[in-house]
Amino acid sequence: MTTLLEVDNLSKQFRGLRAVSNVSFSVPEGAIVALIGPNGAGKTTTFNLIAGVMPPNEGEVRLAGRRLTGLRPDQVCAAGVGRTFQLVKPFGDLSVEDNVLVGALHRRPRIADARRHAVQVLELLELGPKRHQIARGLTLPERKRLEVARALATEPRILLLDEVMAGLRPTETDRLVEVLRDLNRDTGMTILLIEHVMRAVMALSSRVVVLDHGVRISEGAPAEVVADPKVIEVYLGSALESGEEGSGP
Ligand SMILES: Nc1ncnc2c1ncn2[C@@H]1O[C@H](COP(=O)(O)OP(=O)(O)OP(=O)(O)O)[C@@H](O)[C@H]1O
Repeated sequence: MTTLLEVDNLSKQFRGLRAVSNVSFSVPEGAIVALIGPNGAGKTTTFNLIAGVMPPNEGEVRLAGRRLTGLRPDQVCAAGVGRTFQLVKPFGDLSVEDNVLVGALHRRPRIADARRHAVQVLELLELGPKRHQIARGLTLPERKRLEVARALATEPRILLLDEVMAGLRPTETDRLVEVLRDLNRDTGMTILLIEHVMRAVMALSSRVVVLDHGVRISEGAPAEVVADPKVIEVYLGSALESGEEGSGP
């Protein structure tokens, strides 16, 4: 498989705190890779470094060999990186369709063309019947899917998903897992996801990267990673004891 995204020796410090410390990993084209680890491990900071929200102190990110580091967020998006945010923040007063249209206009300046594309993306995310509703009236699972739709409408080469399963019930999680799996299988979309819900991580990803205190402590197939004593100690142990999923919110 060809490598699409390369995270190469990335570091970020906030004053004295090393939030991300010499982290490297890659995402093959067409794969679904999960980034997991306890709260404060540096996962969202890694996403922000990839997306150009802030510059790293060291290292660089490449997409299909092209250096993204140093580009602004809109330039990173134009280069083919679509992302969702941990806190879902649609334009509440706009319709579901217009929210997705904002993303679609990024690459399709003609409004009729962008709208057609937005409707297609809404169908993929099973939001077609809701397209004329005002976004703030959606349920949480629908808002999560709207976030994915907005990112997808920018026609990225890779989709970065930040905790899209958080707050969902197990059946809702399973539904979104299916939607994402279909998206990956039917369109070949490459996905990098931050996720605490291990049931989703195990069902979706072909590779898992584990961070703790900004350091990559493990990487491998999902079954290997969940059996890794280091991962059990810092992250999964508490979840196994309490019967919860990971040590996240
Ligand atoms: N802008 C910032 N300024 C200062 N410190 C920050 C900033 N962003 C993150 N941090 C700190 O960096 C560390 C890593 O945070 P980050 O949000 O990347 O972790 P995370 O793995 O995404 O955690 P969670 O699972 O809770 O979302 C934390 O200690 C956090 O407090």
